[in-house]
Amino acid sequence: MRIGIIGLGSMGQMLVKSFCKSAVISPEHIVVFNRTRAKADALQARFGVAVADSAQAICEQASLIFICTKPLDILPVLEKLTIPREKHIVSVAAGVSISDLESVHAGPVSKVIPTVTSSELHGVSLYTASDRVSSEERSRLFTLLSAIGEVQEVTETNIETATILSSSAPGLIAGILDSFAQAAVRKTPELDIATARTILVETMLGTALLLKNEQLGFDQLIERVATKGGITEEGLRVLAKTLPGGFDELFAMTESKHAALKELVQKQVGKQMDEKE
Ligand SMILES: NC(=O)C1=CN([C@@H]2O[C@H](COP(=O)(O)OP(=O)(O)OC[C@H]3O[C@@H](n4cnc5c(N)ncnc54)[C@H](O)[C@@H]3O)[C@@H](O)[C@H]2O)C=CC1
Ligand SMILES: O=C(O)[C@@H]1CCC=N1
Repeated sequence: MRIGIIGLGSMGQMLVKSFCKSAVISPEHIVVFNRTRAKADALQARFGVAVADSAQAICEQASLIFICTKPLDILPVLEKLTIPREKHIVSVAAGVSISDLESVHAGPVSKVIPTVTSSELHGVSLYTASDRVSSEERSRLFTLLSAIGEVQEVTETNIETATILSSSAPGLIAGILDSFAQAAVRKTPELDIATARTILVETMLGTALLLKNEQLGFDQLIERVATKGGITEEGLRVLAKTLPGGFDELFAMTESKHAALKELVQKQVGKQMDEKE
């Protein structure tokens, strides 16, 4: 089987690197295309993947095709291609639904929301399939995705909230850590930002491993750390006052952004229907 990747930005490059790193597929079975060719050539030089001259060439050379452009470029790119019916198209875009994809390809389509952390072979790829995907096609896709992290199947109703937890979260967590480190340095300037970063990154890693390997609930870990009447308890009290409202606002705002994006994608679908008539 040959897989194709169209669009080599953050996500397209991550998929190439992660598939190669995990050795789930050999690089010569990966064919890539990007609007700016230099990105494709760089991946070829580093990993030995094949480079196609056009997105159309990808459709001819690969049976499973990841489309990794920005959400508003997904349908316009697919629409211009002649895609053989048997090809399995996988979109990684937020805001583009299974039915949107079905409007531009008559064959199997899937929606996957990957995550940057898969380049470390950890993290969660979210997956939603259309009824057109056979169990064999689904299993081929799962083999690839499970090699670069966990796969979580979710409904389209749940995918937006889950996206925040899986794919936005690495960026959001980095934002939280940055704020945490900066507050530490504001409080104690002698503790420089680089030292604060090192402490936090190692602590995050250890925390994730403890939660995962010992199957601890968040409350159980909190209990282990927060000595009764001790220091951590005070910190947790502050977080309980400030964080819930902040996270509620975060989900409300990201939901609005998803809604605005879906509206723009729907306009593209409508335009394409009008042009067909
Ligand atoms: N960045 C992330 O962590 C995540 C992104 N996504 C989704 O992945 C998609 C891509 O996001 P990023 O990689 O962050 O964006 P990006 O802007 O880094 O990459 C987009 C790439 O597509 C290429 N491109 C644009 N038009 C093209 C065309 N006609 N033919 C071939 N290549 C073309 C661009 O040259 C660029 O390399 C988005 O739809 C986003 O919703 C999903 C989960 C996580
Ligand atoms: O921020 C974004 O729009 C993309 C989708 C999820 C993570 N990154």
